[in-house]
Amino acid sequence: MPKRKDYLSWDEYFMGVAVLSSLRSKDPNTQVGACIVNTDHKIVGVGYNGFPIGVDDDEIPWEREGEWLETKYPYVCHAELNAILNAISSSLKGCTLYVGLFPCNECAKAIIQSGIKEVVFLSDKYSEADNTKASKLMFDKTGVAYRQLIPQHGSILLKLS
Ligand SMILES: Nc1ccn([C@H]2C[C@H](O)[C@@H](COP(=O)(O)O)O2)c(=O)n1
Ligand SMILES: [Zn+2]
Repeated sequence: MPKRKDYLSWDEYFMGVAVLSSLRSKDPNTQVGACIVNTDHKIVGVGYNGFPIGVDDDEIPWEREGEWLETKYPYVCHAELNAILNAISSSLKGCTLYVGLFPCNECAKAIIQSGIKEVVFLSDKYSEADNTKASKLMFDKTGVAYRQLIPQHGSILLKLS
């Protein structure tokens, strides 16, 4: 029998894991997932955007606007940072990060400091924001490569039963 031709590429597989992880997010507006992969194509960390452990999801609002302290922004831990903090490996040197949305400047700093060498993203919907511009400047200066994934498969069906 000939082998399957329609199998997922590595890029789609790891981005698929990032997108699946994003489904755990309770953010009503933007759900982001991230997946860190080492040079042996092994997943070493995953994460999604959510409040820190112990911060009650039901007490903090998911608002985008209003008094800063009453929005989600000061509290939410981004997918990339969670993936780094959740990593099973003590070193992320040379790893690739797959993420649904281009990293903000705070996550960019953590990505650089952890030794991740490549960022593969799906959406760059905040490309005009200063924090995205700062991320790109830092990645350019530190040699962290970044590229947008244009998937071959627009959707992946997961049958759970
Ligand atoms: N690269 C990113 C960018 C954003 N996030 C999180 C932070 C928020 O929970 C949400 C963005 O919310 P919005 O301003 O679009 O309502 O996504 C992230 O995890 N990683
Ligand atoms: Zn971030």
